[in-house]
Amino acid sequence: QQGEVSNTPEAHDQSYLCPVTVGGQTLNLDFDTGSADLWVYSTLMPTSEQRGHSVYNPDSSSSSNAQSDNSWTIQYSDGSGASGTVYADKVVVGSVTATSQAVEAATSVSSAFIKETHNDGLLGLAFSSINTVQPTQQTTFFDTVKSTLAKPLFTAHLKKGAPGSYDFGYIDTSKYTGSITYAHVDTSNGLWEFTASGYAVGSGSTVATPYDSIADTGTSLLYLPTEIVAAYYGEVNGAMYDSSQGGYTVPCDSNLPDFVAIIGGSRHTVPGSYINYAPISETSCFGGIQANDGIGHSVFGDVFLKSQFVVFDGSNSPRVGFAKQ
Ligand SMILES: CCOC(=O)c1ccc(CN)cc1
Repeated sequence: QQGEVSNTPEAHDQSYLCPVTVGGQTLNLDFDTGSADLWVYSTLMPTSEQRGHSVYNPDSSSSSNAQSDNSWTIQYSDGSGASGTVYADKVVVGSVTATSQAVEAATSVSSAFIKETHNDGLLGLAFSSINTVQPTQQTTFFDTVKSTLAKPLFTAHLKKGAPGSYDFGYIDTSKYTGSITYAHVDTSNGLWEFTASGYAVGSGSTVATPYDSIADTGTSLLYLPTEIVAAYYGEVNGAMYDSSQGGYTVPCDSNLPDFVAIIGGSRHTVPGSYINYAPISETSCFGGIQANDGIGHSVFGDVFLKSQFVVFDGSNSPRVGFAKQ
């Protein structure tokens, strides 16, 4: 099988949500290549926490089977988290069906999620080795269906301020220009982890320097080594590190330079306008590039990914591919 599902950006392209049917019930989920749990808001949560969300009711699904011995708890790098119990149920993404997918029904969700009222949960697309279900670890939707796909891959086509798509099982050549360049993926941390080989700021010269990175659709910004971030904002008049905001800010009327990442031996350019992320005040805007301090690797999140067509190749030699949209 193969199929396409639309994604729709939240405000500031902070996240991209896709309609998914779980046990015949449609929820809007954040497809996250940085984690490996499919979890959903559910009727098992306090009613007050369900308010404003679509929720999964396992009791009203004719195909749910409780995995009563299993439970899950997840913490994300931004401090948010959730926990709950597990069912097996039918999950449909576009036209791709997992007949018995582990659906992690939340009993508790952190406050940061609750206020994202369009976000009804996450669909993890990292490697199943980091799925949090215990005592019996479960597979991601992609791993569950992979063997039934025409090709063992999915693609991400995220756009700036407009709906895009995720495709499972095929590469739609109408969604990119030029060629796709690939980088080898190291799966030892369960992530789509690769090494970028350099960068350039605007029309500046290319700097050859390797930096360990992940492709993460579930992270909003582009997190890079501190020296690269300093080199970037050093080219922006009025840019500053504002500890009260927890990162670099720029004047909202800045004409920001492009950022070029060298991956797979090719140049991949983020337009400068994408790096003016969101207003903080009348004149100050939060930068879309921030330092990766404390994360342990660089994170190519949506600020970068929405400039690219991205192939997540889950073959026996996993790799990530990037092409210009
Ligand atoms: C603001 C509430 O948090 C999220 O929406 C969220 C948190 C973590 C992840 C996983 N990268 C995705 C969305």
